Amino acid sequence: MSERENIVVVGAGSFGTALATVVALEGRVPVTLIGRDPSLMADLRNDRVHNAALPGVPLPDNLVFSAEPDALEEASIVLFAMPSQAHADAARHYGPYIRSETIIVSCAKGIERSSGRLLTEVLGHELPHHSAAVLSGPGFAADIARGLPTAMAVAAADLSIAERLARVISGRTFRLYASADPIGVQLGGALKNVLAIACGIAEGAGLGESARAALISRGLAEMSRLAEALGGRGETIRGLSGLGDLVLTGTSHQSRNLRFGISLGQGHPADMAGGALVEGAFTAAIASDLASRHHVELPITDAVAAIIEGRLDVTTALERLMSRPITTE
Ligand SMILES: NC(=O)C1=CN([C@@H]2O[C@H](COP(=O)(O)OP(=O)(O)OC[C@H]3O[C@@H](n4cnc5c(N)ncnc54)[C@H](OP(=O)(O)O)[C@@H]3O)[C@@H](O)[C@H]2O)C=CC1
Ligand SMILES: O=C(CO)COP(=O)(O)O
Repeated sequence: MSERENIVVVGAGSFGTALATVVALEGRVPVTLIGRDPSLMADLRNDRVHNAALPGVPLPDNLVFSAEPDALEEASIVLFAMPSQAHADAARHYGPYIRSETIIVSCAKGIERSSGRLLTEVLGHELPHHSAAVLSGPGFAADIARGLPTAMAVAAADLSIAERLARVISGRTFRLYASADPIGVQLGGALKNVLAIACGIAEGAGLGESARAALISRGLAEMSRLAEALGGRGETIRGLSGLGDLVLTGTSHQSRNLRFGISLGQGHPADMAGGALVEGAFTAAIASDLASRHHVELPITDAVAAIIEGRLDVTTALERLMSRPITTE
């Protein structure tokens, strides 16, 4: 590994803090975590725990905290760990501090809802002189930060960039697999959130575990269809950032998307404001829209979007899904 690697993580929420922590624990590469709130960053520096994002997880002594963007000037790799819908603003705000040879990695799982752009497209548009990559796959921030074994994918159009990122960021407990399919990896991460909401709806409505297995399998088919229509690979969707993450978040109550779905399935209206970040609530409608633009059928995703928007109730959604024409698998 080059002596000059230097990682800056932007976004001091759960995932940003976990990524910064797991890399710092390896001790091979200097790591700085940048957050927007100076008083939070001062507390993290002093207390070495982030009670809001990762309660009870000690933060390593060699992890540097800052509210100033200047640290970006030293970075060889920048990890963007903020919500998908904040990527364009963050790129405009932090971009001027980032050297052109620095790789920018989106660690978010979503699609820009105002435009339908994938996050590497957003970064490519805002920061055209940088290589953009994406990190996605099954891993809860708390598990990663606690050093529980986790595997994810990192993708860039240039495989050698993805391989470099995998080598620099991976460690004893956090293992990255390199991919040259950033479209597939991003869509796997974004779409599985919508399907995790579907699994939650089924759970909340008491539809049973067989229904969940059906949603996971047919959801995987939806993810593959849209990924292929947008230029990604079906085999990517059957990997970590697709099947792997759908199994994790479609079955674990640690998932915010699953919990949001449970609440919908219990009959509560969608609460999009405040509270925990539920990326799939923003992705559902734009994924449904992208699918119709590309003449791809996503019946489960369409139903989730309609339930979130209050256009469809769970009983009618289920009737519609079950009465679709009988077809081959
Ligand atoms: N949590 C997890 O287990 C995992 C999350 N992810 C993905 O990571 C992304 C972030 O999720 P997560 O960390 O959980 O969310 P959190 O809500 O915990 O944190 C989001 C962070 O982003 C910051 N932020 C918001 N807008 C901006 C901006 N314009 N510029 C800089 N920072 C900004 C927030 O800062 P402030 O507090 O100042 O608003 C906050 O610190 C999501 O796309 C999620 O799907 C991926 C894998 C695992
Ligand atoms: O993506 C995640 C784990 O891989 C986190 O899932 P939630 O955003 O649903 O909590």
